[in-house]
Order: sequence, then C-alpha cells, then structure tokens
Amino acid sequence: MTAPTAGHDVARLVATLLTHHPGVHRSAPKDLPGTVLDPVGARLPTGPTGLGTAAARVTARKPAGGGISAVPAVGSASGDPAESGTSGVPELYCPPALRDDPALGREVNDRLAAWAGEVGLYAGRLDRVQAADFGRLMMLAHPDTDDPDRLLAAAKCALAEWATDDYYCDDETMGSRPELLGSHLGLAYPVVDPAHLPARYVAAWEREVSADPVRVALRSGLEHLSRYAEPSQMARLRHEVAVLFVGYGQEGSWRSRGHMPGVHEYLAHRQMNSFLPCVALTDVVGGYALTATEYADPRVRRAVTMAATAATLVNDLYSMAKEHDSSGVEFNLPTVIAEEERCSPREAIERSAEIHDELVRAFEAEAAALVLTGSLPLRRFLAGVWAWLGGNREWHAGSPRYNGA
Ligand SMILES: CC(C)=CCC/C(C)=C(\C)COP(=O)(O)OP(=O)(O)O
Repeated sequence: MTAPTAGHDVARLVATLLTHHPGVHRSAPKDLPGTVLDPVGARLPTGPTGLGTAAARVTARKPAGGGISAVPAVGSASGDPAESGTSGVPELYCPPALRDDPALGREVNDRLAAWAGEVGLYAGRLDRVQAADFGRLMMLAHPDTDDPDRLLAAAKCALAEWATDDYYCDDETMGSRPELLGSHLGLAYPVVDPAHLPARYVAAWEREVSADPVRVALRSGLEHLSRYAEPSQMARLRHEVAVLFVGYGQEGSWRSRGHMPGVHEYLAHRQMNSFLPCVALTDVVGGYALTATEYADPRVRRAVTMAATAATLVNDLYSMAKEHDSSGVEFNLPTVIAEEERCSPREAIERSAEIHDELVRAFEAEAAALVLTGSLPLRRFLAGVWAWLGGNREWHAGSPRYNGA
C-alpha cells in the first residue's frame, strides 16, 4: 500500500514536529534532518543507528578519485542577513554550501570552457562563460563527489541547457527571436532523444545538427553523461529536458504576445523552466542510482520539484539586475508579483523570498519524512538535493553572471 502524497498542511505539521523551538528564528540546517551528507563519501545512515548496531550497517562506497578531506560548510550563504551584501536579495531560508573546493571548481570550469570552445558554444564570448564559473556551481552543488570528470559531465549538460535558453529564448544578443523558438526547440529535442531517421535522410540530419552549436553541445554533453548514467537515469534527464523545453516555449509565447502571467501561472511555469534537469543528476554525479520507480513516486516528485522551483527562484532574485539591463521583456517572480499585487519592487522581492522559503521548508519537511522509510539511495538523493540548494544559492551570490561583471 502506498501512502498518499503529502499536502502543505502535512508538510507544516512535520516541519513543526521536527524543528519547533519556540521563539527561536531558525536558519536552515546544513544537513537535511535525518541525514548526513558527507562532502565526498556518504555518511548517511547506512542501516540501523544507535549503540550496538554498527555490525548491521552497510559500508558506503568511496567515490572514485580517492576523496578529499571534509571541508567545513561555506559560511557566506548561511542566511546571515548582513551577508546579503549589495545584491538586494533578502535573507533566504536555505542551507549553506556543504563544501568549497576552489581548485576542484577551477579545474571543472577550465575544462568546461575548453569544451565550450571545441563545440563552438558562445563563440567570441568564452571569457564570460569562464567568468560565470559554472564549474564552481557544480563543485558547490555536488559535494558528494570530487571526481572532476563526473562534475564536468553534469556541467556540460547544464551549460548546453542554459545555452538553449540564451540562444533561442531570451538573449537577443545571442540571436534569440520569438518566432524561431518553436523551430529551434523542435530541432534541439531530437538531439536529446535521438531521432532515428530512414538511412537516406541521416546525412542531412547530421548536417543540421552540426550547423548549430547548441545542438552540438546538447549531443556532446549527454554523450559524456551517458558514460556515468544508467539508461533509466538518461531517460529521466530526457524527460526533464522535454519539460524544460515546454517551459521555454511558454515563455516565448508570453514574450511574443506581451503577456504578463499571473503569479500562479508563473510559479507553475517556473517548475518546468527550472534547474530540475540539473538537480535530477544528483545521483549520477554522486555515483549511485535512484530507481525510476522511486524517482517517480508522487511524494518524491512533489518534494524534488518544490526544491527545483525554489532553486530557480534564487536565480530570479539574483538575476534581476542582469535582466533589468536586457532590452527585452524579462520574467521573474518579483516582476510578476509587483504587477499582480500592485506593490513596490522591494515588497515584491520580499514576497518572492517568502515564497522561496515556503517551498524550501516544505521540501525539508517532506523529504525528512521520506528519509525515515526510504531506501538508502533515496535518502542519499534527498540529502543531495538539499546540498544542491545550498550550493546553488552560494554560487548565485558570487557568480559574476549576476554580480555585475
Ligand atoms: C541549467 C538549466 C537547466 C537551466 C535551465 C533554466 C534556466 C535557464 C534557468 C533556471 C535560469 O533562468 P534564466 O532564464 O532567468 O537564466 P539567467 O538568469 O539568464 O541565468
């Protein structure tokens, strides 16, 4: 028998039971309650815990690459209001990044920029790719591996997905045009989920793929990832990218008809047009596999999608300045709230932060409940998603992409 999916009221109850300390303002814990994700190497409960139970535990595999020493959680994203700095982003309820290994981040970033050059992505602008430091994002968001090649594989997929957005959707300086969006996405998806054409059309299709750097990058990124991912994990990624593309199409439609979505419409959109394709790779990068059945469990899906939406709202908050400088219509939660609720930009930012926090708390509560009964891979996955939130927030707070470079 399967338990019903939790609703917000259940999440609130669990959160209260897990964490209620009257009068104390709680910042987000480093580890998801009930789990411990060791930066490199799983220290999640691997069986019964408590006195006399050690013999009953399974031993976690050390990820390939030997392992680095555990690094204290990074401080700057810890939620200290004083640390919101000049970004104007309010204190957010978000865990700190679990590790910071600048050398590892640099290695991944350098290799990523070299790859972008090879596939022709962001030609003439590679300095900006290098500066954005997506390698650092991967290092911060996946603290349970120190294998640069796994991080690089995930980074390639992320950059290819980001480039799809920049080239086709929302960066006119990269050639995006709303009337071409559907055609572009329609040519990109058969690269993600390879088109199998009758023999006489294969050469023409291959020429089509090679003619566009986004298509070349998507193919190359997924190929690299497939060295680490099981078929079910690749299928999972393809599904999340298809959903992402639906979100891109929706945003293009808003842009071309000058439609400002309602808050509910925007939030449903931001679940699709989100970091979920990145978050979904948590186990691939960590070197283990969550089953398709567990990933698809509605309770897991609900928790993970709420986390992905929250991570994307962090992007909305930190990217406001960049989007403000763009000449096209830009969509982010504060803008949508200000329009619908007729409030000041500052109030809209505060309300956006509250929505972010509500989603993170709901994830925390529901994931903490799921780890009580879930498999070891599920526990590790949910702890990894929590760590992803911390790394994502830390990266946004520091990346020159959003901080005026
Ligand atoms: C890496 C990945 C899956 C990205 C897809 C979704 C995406 C581009 C974002 C979540 C970022 O949103 P936005 O379009 O606002 O991007 P920037 O702020 O321009 O970085």
